[in-house]
Amino acid sequence: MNAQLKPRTQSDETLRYQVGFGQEFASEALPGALPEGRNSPQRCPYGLYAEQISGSAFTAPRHGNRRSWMYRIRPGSMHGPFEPLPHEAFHNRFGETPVSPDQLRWDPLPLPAEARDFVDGLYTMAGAGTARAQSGLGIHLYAANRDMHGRFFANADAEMLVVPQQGRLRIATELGVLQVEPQEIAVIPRGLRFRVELPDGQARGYLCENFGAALRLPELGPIGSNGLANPRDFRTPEAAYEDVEGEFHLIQKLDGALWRASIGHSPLDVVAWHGSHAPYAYDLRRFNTIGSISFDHPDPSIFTVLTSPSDSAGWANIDFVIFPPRILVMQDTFRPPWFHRNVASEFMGLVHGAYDAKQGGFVPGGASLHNCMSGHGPDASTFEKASAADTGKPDFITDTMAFMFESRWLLCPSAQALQAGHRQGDYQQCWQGLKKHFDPSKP
Ligand SMILES: O=C(O)Cc1cc(O)ccc1O
Ligand SMILES: [Fe+2]
Repeated sequence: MNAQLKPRTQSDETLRYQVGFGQEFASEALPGALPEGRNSPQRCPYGLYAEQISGSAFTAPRHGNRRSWMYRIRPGSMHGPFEPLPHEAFHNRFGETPVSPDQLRWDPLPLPAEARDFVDGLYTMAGAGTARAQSGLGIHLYAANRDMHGRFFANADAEMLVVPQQGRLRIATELGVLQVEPQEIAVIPRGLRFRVELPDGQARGYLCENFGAALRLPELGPIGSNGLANPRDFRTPEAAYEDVEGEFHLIQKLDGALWRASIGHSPLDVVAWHGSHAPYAYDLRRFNTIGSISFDHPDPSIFTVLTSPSDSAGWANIDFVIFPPRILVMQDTFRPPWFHRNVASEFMGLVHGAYDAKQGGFVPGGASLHNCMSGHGPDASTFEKASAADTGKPDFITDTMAFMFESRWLLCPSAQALQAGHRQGDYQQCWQGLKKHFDPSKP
């Protein structure tokens, strides 16, 4: 075979990416595999099958329209019948009981003692809405210690935002291979088939299932044409396929449950593709953080990386917000997050370092949940320290990466998260030491 015709396979170690966000990508792993001038020729090059995957309504406005054309060895319909695949810890049962207003916090999910791949290792923490209503989100943790062997997964319920906290993930998808490490994220579009491998042998992190409109970059308004997450920093894989036969399983999530079918070949057999319904990775360290250079602490919406809008303007189904390293220069200002009660609900995680509103207790791999109108903010020691700090000098907040899945919807914690051994029963204590400073004689 001539060198130029060397096919790019899934096992190719060199990861190749296209750059940009939400645009029309095009890639072929064999020269000439992408049909020209039409999507569905009578016969496709190399004897491939053409198949379209759509992630938005056909008639969705152009800016939110997502679909891709795949040119593949076998069509996606070739597999056996599905049967239920039980999973004790991963589900979408949200809203079965009233949600308590308590502030909640957890230590990291322990790494598993027994063999668990990415799908086995999923653990539901909280969520809202349903995939049936195409609205809401599921919030999960994962802790895994083996590759998915002969198993492929697709989530028909949701787009998946993966936030690794420990260990890299190699995500081999129908549209090519993505690799992400802690402080990076991966987004896998609804319905796309993939397999997760763990180059470091074990991995832990967070997963947000988005049942609603696909994540997009927030509007920049008066910020202008640059800033926050810049489109050119997003990476989408080049086509890479595998031509492998065997006795495999295709796992599909639909209607909040897992289903399993046998499949006689790898479904990662797409030789060429073009379109906008595609996976992507982003390095959170590339975020161009913008904040106050005068006084006061802006709302955290200034740190939005990606947003899934709901049907009401500005009321997001999900905002994915980060708290990256930054320099605080606001003068005569209480610099950490203020005390607050929000209509939105906030699930936070920590990838790395320490979070500036909490001096202790919120550790990498841990999580907190502050639901609609639950009071929270800096812990007692952070408050005392920041109230006495010299705001004439900048504060260099380094070596940190916290994040928030924020939603307009009330986030219902799962029963297992409420009862978990890694839940911190004493979380509310962090505010009990706040002193009364009020003195009516001292304005
Ligand atoms: O609760 C938090 O720590 C997240 C948060 C940060 C901030 O700077 C302002 C509001 C907010 O909810
Ligand atoms: Fe908050």
